[in-house]
Amino acid sequence: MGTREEELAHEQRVVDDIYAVLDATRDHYRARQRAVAATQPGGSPQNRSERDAQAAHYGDQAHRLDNVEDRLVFGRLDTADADTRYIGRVGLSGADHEPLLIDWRAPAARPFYQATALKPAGLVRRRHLLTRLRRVTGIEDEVFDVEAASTSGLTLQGEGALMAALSQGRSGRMGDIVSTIQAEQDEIIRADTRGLLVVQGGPGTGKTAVALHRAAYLLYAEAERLNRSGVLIVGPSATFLRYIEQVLPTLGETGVVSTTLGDLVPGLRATATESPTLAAIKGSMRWVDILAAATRSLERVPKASLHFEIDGLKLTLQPSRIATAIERARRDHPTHNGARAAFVADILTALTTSYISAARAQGQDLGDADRGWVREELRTHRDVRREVNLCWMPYTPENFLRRLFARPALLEEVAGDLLSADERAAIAREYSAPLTEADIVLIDQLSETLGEFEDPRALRRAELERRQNERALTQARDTLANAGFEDGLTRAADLVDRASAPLRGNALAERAAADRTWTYGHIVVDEAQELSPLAWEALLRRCPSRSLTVVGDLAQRHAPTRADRWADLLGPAARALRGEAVLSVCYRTPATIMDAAERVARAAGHPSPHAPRAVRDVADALTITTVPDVDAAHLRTIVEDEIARLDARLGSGAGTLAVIAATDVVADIAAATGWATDALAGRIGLCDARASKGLEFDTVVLVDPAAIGEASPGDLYVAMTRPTTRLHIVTAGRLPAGLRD
Ligand SMILES: Nc1ncnc2c1ncn2[C@@H]1O[C@H](COP(=O)(O)OP(=O)(O)OP(=O)(O)O)[C@@H](O)[C@H]1O
Repeated sequence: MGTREEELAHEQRVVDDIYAVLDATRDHYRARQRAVAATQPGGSPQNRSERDAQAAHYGDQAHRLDNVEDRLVFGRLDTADADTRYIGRVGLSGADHEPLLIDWRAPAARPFYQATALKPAGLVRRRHLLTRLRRVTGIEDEVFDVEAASTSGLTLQGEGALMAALSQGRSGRMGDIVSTIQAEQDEIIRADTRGLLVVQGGPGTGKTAVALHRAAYLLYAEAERLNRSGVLIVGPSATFLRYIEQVLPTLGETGVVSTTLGDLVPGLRATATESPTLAAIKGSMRWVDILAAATRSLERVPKASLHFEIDGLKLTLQPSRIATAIERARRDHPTHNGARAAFVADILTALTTSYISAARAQGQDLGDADRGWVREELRTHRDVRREVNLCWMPYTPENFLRRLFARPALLEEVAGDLLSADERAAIAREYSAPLTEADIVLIDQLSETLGEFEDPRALRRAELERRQNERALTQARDTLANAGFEDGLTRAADLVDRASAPLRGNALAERAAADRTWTYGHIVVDEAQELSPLAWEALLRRCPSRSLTVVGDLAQRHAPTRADRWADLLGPAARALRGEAVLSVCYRTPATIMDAAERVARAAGHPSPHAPRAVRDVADALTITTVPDVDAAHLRTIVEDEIARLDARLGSGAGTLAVIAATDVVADIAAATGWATDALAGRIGLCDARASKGLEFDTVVLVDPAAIGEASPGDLYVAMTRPTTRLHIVTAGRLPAGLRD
């Protein structure tokens, strides 16, 4: 081994070579993109759209490589048999196809994350390469020597690189951890995908990071399956999704749909919140039956015969004939709206027959040849339409749910024996009330029995579009087979996917996100402790393969009732549960703050199931300030003081601070101080504990924690564990138990 300078110079040469290959590969894609775009594929719009699809595909590939530019190479492994491998964000090969850089997800990269002194996995050395732009700025070596290995204490991989990453200021956007993934995290990232895996981890143990890296890993390891079906990531809030949106692209992956439960149904959005009690009532599995019954209530057999007078003819429709039509329509079509056309057709057949025999009885000469116009006349007749609607009312799922909640008598009729009077009273509200997350999940469930409702013209348009798409697909396939563009770097399927989808961003993700009935190959759920049984049902519908990674923390649950076991929280998804893993180390929160949060949680009777061990502590991590009044003036002074500390530690303008307060005072504080109520909007953000879920900040100013804890011990635990460096508690004297001394 040479001197440090020599080693650095050597690694710089290797890294330069790898970047040269990255550049060349990217140039190759761009050249292909230009070549395709310059071809003249005949005049038809379809040909043009295929050409554009191919060009866009090459553009995507090049863009994918743009995204991995930063810290492209971060590791090196030296094996006992004198082999050397470099580990990085993507796999790259030299001119003779020899591997230059191994994708972090490849099996050959695994020892980088798993090797320990006791189990070196064939390695003699693991090296972390620290880089800035394209320069190697440092190296950190772990030399494996089984003789000297000790079994005691916490072992961290690449401790120097890890600690350097953890002590950096926060930008309000999560970064990837690909160069410092720890062994217990790696186990989960690469775990088997069959069934549902729950990952329980205290605050800051890397659950979100692990979930995202697992998504990237699966897109690589099960590319064939997942590139066609996609991966869905479910997070707690739109702010959280913004917080994590950069992680997968920096790992070279974009084909992932991320959503909150409030955005699960395309075209609708939850804008209101409600109490955990009400959310729990609305999230019960009882709604599966209630909504099925409610849907059936829209299909009514009249008590007496229906009489029509049309063109001077008296027509009658017996209740039994209507009942038969309802039965037949139900039998052949799974949803109410979907079955309506069949019901109407059947009724029109019955009425047409009745019309023709009434006309004949009057001596008119009508036969089978006349059935067409008679039917059409009946279809458009006002009285017929009215009666048909009364028997089979079409509704959008949203409007029907609104109606159900705005009409106590209707709710009692369909749910009287499944919901108590108190529960029904709690649900009742105005028709136009804004929707909550639980409402969206109910609408999603209702869509299953009620079905999509579209007017016939829209349906005809959709059918036309479908046929056109099908034609485009076939042509794309043929063109591909004949064109010379297909090579080892392009998969036909990708191009076909592109050709059949709206051509912007990642085709598959866009198509999936717009389709309520899309089924995904894998689903990742973050903050999973918050989901209701009905929400699990909605996710299971989207994942027939039952391949799910579910991460969360029982101790961070918003609902004030304690939950001790994941199996109790997963509702219908518990049946798919195949394994539980635990993350035990907190990377975010300093030990002093973590201890205080645990004390408060224990005192409230909500201890965490596996209190994590914090890997770091910092001086002066926790301050409690008592003020006569928690008013804007005091808060401003404290925040200014904390911002000055951040400037001193990280440099002017760097780092982030959140003011976290009880939900009902956030608006007042915002009005008095002018702070943005978006936790990620700028350097200072103001939010309640729930909105801070999953996020982290350098500094947190926590306002009146007792008030937060009284409403929800889980929320207070969340709020206390957000900072990476400092927690400043502000109180007018009242403190939650566990903090008083
Ligand atoms: N192996 C690692 N290397 C570097 N940083 C890490 C590692 N694991 C976690 N971190 C960092 O620790 C912080 C906490 O991670 P993350 O947000 O994923 O934790 P979490 O368990 O989801 O937290 P919470 O439940 O409190 O929201 C993040 O800044 C993350 O980047």
